[in-house]
Amino acid sequence: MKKIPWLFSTLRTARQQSSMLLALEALRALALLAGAYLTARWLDAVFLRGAQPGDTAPVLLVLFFVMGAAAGARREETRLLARLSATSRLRVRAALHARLLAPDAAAEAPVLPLALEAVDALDLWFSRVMPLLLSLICVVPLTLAAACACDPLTAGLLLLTLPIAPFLLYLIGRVTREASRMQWQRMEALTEAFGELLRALPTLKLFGRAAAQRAEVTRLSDAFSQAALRVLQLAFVSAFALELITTLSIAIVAVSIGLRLLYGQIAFETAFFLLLITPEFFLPLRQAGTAFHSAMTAQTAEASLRRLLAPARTGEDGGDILRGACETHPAAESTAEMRQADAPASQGTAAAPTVLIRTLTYTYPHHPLPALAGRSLVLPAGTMTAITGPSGCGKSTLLLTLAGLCAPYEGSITIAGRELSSLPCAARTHVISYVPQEPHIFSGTLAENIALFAAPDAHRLADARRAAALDAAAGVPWEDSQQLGAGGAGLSEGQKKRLGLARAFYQNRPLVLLDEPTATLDRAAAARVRAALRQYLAGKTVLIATHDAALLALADHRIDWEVSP
Ligand SMILES: Nc1ncnc2c1ncn2[C@@H]1O[C@H](COP(=O)(O)OP(=O)(O)OP(=O)(O)O)[C@@H](O)[C@H]1O
Repeated sequence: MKKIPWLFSTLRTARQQSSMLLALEALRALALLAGAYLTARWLDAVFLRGAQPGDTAPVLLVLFFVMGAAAGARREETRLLARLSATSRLRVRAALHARLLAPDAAAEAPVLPLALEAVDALDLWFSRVMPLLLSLICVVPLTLAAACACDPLTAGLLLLTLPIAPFLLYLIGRVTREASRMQWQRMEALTEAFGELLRALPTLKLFGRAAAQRAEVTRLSDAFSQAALRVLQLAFVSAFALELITTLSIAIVAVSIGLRLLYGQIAFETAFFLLLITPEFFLPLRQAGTAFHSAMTAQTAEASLRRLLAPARTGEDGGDILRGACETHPAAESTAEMRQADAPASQGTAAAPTVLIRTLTYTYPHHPLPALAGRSLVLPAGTMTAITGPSGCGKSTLLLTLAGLCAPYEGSITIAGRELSSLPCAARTHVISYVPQEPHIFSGTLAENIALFAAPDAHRLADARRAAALDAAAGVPWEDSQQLGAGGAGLSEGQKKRLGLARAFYQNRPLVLLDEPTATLDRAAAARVRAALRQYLAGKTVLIATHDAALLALADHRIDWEVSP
């Protein structure tokens, strides 16, 4: 995204609609002027010249059409602006979506609510700021020109009072910008803290620290309320000041016209016409206060979006909001699992790759010691390798790195001769299936959870369920349409684990990474899963992190790791 306001970049790309908007506003301005002229003329004819109602009927009819044209133009403008707003916000949402699915964006899911809020704030450009800009471009100069043609003195007064409002706005803007920035900053802090609290709640409960976190969220919430209140106060004061200034300006013009009318220096028809168009001239200036605050909010929201869309690892533009791209937590894995759904299963028939891992080193952010320190190993094509070792030696980290969820790392990983980091996200998801220790379960049906919301294939689904011991024979009598709760509510640990495996069987990819696939399973289910792994993953390159002796015995290769030095 370039750093010009969203509104202008949208208008630049949608030239046709922009020209249409200008034309409609010019039509509306002309209709307003014509309406004022006809009204003044009609009043003059009826009250001063004593015309019969029948004589003035044509004027009234034209007036009716002219006012209809003005209203129609306004309605069409609103419709066009709403369409432009929707299209541009859709584009931002698509960009955000792509950003959240990017390989280094795994930890950004918690800022999603903020992103949604910020995207909606962009609508202010179109609903508040743009109508004002259009009026400033068309209504103000045309009204001024009409006033100049009728009465140069009134035009002079209008011109004289015109700069007061922008000057006032400039003064207000200096204070408001900071307040608006503060409001968004506090909202970001609150959203992040709230997300963090939700993720950490089980741990906090276990350690009796939930109350302390609640106090912190309350503090942040209060800070946000105060910042929001400050912005509202400023908006109120500036709107009041602008109302006052414009009302005084209208009064000055009206008094000058009234006095001259009294002394017969101006015709009634002209005087009334000028009185009708003067409020139209000042209307955009009166609305400028609200529009100005909307522009500030939209601009600050834009800054937040720019930061969200900036590459996380560069830390560019406030990388503090985007947490380390390498941190892993369930949201990261669920994003990765969703990504896997994008690739068609037919890709699974691709040749199993050889994987070469050389001097792989990875350190978690804010962690003093590397989780992987110079590890090297080979996964020969089409074979099953099982890796074991004491807890904390880095097995899960190795799988996460291979799945592309831990980056950047030192050393190299090549899959079928290509460096992992050079593989585009889409190519990776065609090749790799990854089942974490705790697969993320989405709120949806069993079929949706296995096929990860891709259109499910009934045969493959039945095979995957059977292989993962998720069928009636294994005591799971559910239909594919069985509804599952978010996070796996209502499922046992073993069932969640088997659902994760069913995904890998369903995906049928050539490189399969499994983290403790038989842990938490009872003996019978573990035996079924072991047999299925041999049967369904035959010919694929498989890496399994496990402590299960029977599974280790089943593998073609076994690697024993010690804790990283
Ligand atoms: N998200 C994380 N943030 C910081 N450090 C982490 C994180 N995950 C793991 N670690 C650290 O990295 C090291 C390796 O952890 P890892 O989970 O890879 O070990 P493991 O061999 O899979 O253990 P287990 O057998 O218990 O699953 C450990 O010292 C652990 O404390």
